[in-house]
Amino acid sequence: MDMEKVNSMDFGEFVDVFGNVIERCPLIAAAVWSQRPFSDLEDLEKHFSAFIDALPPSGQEGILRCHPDLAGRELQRGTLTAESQREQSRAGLTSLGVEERLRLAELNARYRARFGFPFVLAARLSDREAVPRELERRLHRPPAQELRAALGEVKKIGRLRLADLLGTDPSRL
Ligand SMILES: NC(=O)NC1=NC(=O)NC1=O
Repeated sequence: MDMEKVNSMDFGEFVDVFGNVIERCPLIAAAVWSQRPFSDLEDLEKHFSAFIDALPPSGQEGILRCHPDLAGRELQRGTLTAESQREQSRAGLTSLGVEERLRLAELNARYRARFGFPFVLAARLSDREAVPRELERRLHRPPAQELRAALGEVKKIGRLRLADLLGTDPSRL
C-alpha cells in the first residue's frame, strides 16, 4: 500500500486499516487521521508516537492496560487480536510447556502488582527464552522509568505493525 492510497482514505477506511496499530486503541488511529497527508511511513509512525507522548501518565498506562498478557489467559482462550496472536506465536509463546507458562504467569502477576499495568514487550523481536528474562530484569525498575520502557515497546510493536500494513521492511524505519 503506498502513501497516496493512505492519504486518500476517509476516516472509516483509515481506522479500519490502522485501528489496531496500537493494540486495542483505535482512538489513536482516529486522532492521527486528522494529521494527513503523511509523507511516508516514518511520518505516519511519528504521529502515532506523538499522540502517545502527549497523553498524561493515566492515558499512557491505559494504553498499556489494553495489551493482553504474553502467553496469558487470552492466548489460552484464543481471544487475542490477529496481530497479537501472530506476534505471540512467532515468539514461540503458543507452544510453551506447563512449567514455562506458569513461570510467565507468575512473573506477569508480580509485574502487574508492582506497576499497575501489564508487562509489554515487542514479542516479534523476542523469543520464549528472552521474554521471562526481560520481564525479570524490568521488574525491579523504578516505576517512572518502566513506564517509559513499556511505552517504547508499544511503539516498537506499532512500527512493526505499520510496516506490515504498508509492506515495508521494518528495519528501514
Ligand atoms: N503484553 C504484551 O507485550 N503483548 C504483546 N506484545 C506483542 O508484541 N504483541 C502483544 O499483544
